[in-house]
Amino acid sequence: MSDTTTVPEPAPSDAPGDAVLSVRDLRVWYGTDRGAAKAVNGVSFDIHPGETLGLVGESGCGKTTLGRGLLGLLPRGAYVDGDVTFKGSRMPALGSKEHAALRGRELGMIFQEPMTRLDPLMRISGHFSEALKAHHPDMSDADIKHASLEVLRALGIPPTRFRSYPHEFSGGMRQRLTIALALVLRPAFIVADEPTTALDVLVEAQIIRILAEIRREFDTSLLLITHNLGIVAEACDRVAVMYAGRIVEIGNARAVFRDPQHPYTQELLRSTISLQTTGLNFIPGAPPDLIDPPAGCLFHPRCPHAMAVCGTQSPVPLDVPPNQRVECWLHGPDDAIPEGGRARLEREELSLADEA
Ligand SMILES: Nc1ncnc2c1ncn2[C@@H]1O[C@H](COP(=O)(O)OP(=O)(O)OP(=O)(O)O)[C@@H](O)[C@H]1O
Ligand code: NI
Repeated sequence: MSDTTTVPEPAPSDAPGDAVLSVRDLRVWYGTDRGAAKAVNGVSFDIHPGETLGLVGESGCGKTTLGRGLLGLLPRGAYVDGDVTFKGSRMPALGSKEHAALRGRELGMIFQEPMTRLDPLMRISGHFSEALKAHHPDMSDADIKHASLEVLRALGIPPTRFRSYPHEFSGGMRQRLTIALALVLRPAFIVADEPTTALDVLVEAQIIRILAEIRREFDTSLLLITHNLGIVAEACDRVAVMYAGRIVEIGNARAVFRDPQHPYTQELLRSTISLQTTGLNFIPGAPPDLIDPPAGCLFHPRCPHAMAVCGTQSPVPLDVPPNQRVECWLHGPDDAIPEGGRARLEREELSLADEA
């Protein structure tokens, strides 16, 4: 296709200089009895100051692993590799002591279940005091109160609630509290992993609005993990679509929704629209085994457009103007596709059906 071009990595717009966080070729593998589960397998992207990047994809594709990996919150024994640049310097090895020191102060996390993050026996004031003192041991009580009330106010929680206990709050208010706790240290980067999944739709909308506002007010960059494409459309500047441990498409959220370039993104959008209209939501076939993934493009066994090359060679990341990046042979590069590679992929579906 003539409107696509090969670009050297990293693309100029992705130069680490502009980004608060640059991730290059990140891998996170889990050891299992059968071998390594490649939950994140060569992921590269940038987040710019104050930007919200949505991260979407089917269950099990590696979203949480990616988010937790960046914060060094992986289970023991996970294998991590790759280069991460944070605020212009190389980030300490993910999961190391130095990295843990950054967490909380410079890196924050908002989880799905706020109650599991709050101590039911501790007043809100105690939570703030603990969070702040962990990084600023000499901070006075007056300063702690001042800093805490400032974020509480920004999140619409009245100062009169400062001495309350977590159970005195509704689910939505509790999630506001955990956001406030993540923000009080003014981190440059926050991962929010399905922050509204446990909430009802109205409260969800409020929280998303709050997230969109606070990143402006606090100049925080946000990686927002969600299954909800509506949330991405409303709250995210860019979106990354993950499939089987890779980002298969990334770009401006509006552009990706209006004109998805990867067949997987197209299927994901189609299945979402179908959920809204028919209540049915699925993409035919199943995601691949992360321990023994298929050769070539990971999506080729499910792809309605698969070509011969897709079954044998991994696609090359390509920039599609104006600002999408996609890993899909349909976009080329032409000179990397072998003779006959564009032929329709012969599949074994029929023989499988015969056996069944
Ligand atoms: N501790 C672990 N040990 C082995 N495999 C794991 C571990 N944690 C996760 N996995 C596997 O890694 C893959 C990615 O999981 P992850 O939770 O990151 O996906 P996800 O995209 O966040 O899914 P969901 O949308 O359901 O939250 C899955 O196949 C999962 O089974
Ligand atoms: Ni997850």
